[in-house]
Amino acid sequence: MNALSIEGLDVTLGDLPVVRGLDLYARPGEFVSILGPSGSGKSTTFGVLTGAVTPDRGDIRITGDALRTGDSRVAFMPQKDALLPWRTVLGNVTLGLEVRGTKRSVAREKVRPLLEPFGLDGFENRYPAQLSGGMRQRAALLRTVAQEQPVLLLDEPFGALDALTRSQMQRWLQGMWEKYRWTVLLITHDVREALYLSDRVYVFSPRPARVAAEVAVEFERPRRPELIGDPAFAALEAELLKQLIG
Ligand SMILES: Nc1ncnc2c1ncn2[C@@H]1O[C@H](COP(=O)(O)OP(=O)(O)OP(=O)(O)O)[C@@H](O)[C@H]1O
Repeated sequence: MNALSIEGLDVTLGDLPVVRGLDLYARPGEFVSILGPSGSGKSTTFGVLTGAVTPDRGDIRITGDALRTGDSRVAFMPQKDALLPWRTVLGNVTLGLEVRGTKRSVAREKVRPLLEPFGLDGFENRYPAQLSGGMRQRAALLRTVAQEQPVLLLDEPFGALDALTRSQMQRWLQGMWEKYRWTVLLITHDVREALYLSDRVYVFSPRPARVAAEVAVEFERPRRPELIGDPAFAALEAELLKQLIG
C-alpha cells in the first residue's frame, strides 16, 4: 500500500486552472522529489494535502484511506517563515505536537532525544534570530518530523540557504533519511538536490500542473557526496534538466 496517492487531481484558483489530471504516489519510506517550473502548481498541490486548498476533484489517499477535512496525517514544512521568532528553539520544535493536542511537557520529552541528531543540542533556549540559517531549517524540520505522521511534505527547505550551507544540509538530510526512512515528498528547484536525495523524481509541466515525467533514481545508498561527480549522475541530471526546460 502506498503512503500517499493522488489520482486525477484538478485544482482551480479563482479562474485559473492550476492543476489538471495530476497523478502521483509515494511508497512507505520512499524519498520522492517534485521539480517543476516556477508557478506550475507545486505548492498548490501541497496545499491540497494540508487542507489549505480545496480541489475541484481528485482521489487522495494517505496509507490507503481517503484524505479527510482537517486531516492531520501529513506533516508540512513550509517554504517561508517556518519558525515563530518569539518562541525559543524548544518552543518551536514542540509546536507541531502542541497544535495536535500533545501537552507541552510531553512534547518536550518527545523532542529532546532528537535535538542532538538535528545538531540543536545546547541551542534549545535560543531564539530563531540567534541561529544560523542551516540551524533554523534543521529546527523547522525537527518540528515537522516530531509529529510522527506517515507523510512529510517539505517545500523547498533549503531554497534560501547559501550554496555551501545547502550542500551541507543535503548531506545531513541524506544521512538522517538513511537512519529514519521517513516518507518524504520534497519540492525543490535544484535538480542535483532532487537526484542526490530521491528514490524517484517527478517533473511537473508548466501550469496547469500534471506529471510531465517520472524518473527513478537508482544510485546505491548510502550516497556519498562524490556521487554528484559521477558520469551517470551527470547524465541523469542533464536528462532531468531537458525535461524541465523542454
Ligand atoms: N489564492 C490564489 N488565487 C489565485 N491564484 C493563485 C493563488 N495561489 C496561487 N495562485 C497561482 O497559482 C499558480 C501556482 O502557484 P504555486 O505556488 O502552486 O506554484 P509553484 O509551482 O509552487 O511555484 P514556485 O516554484 O514559484 O514556488 C501561480 O500562478 C500562482 O500565482
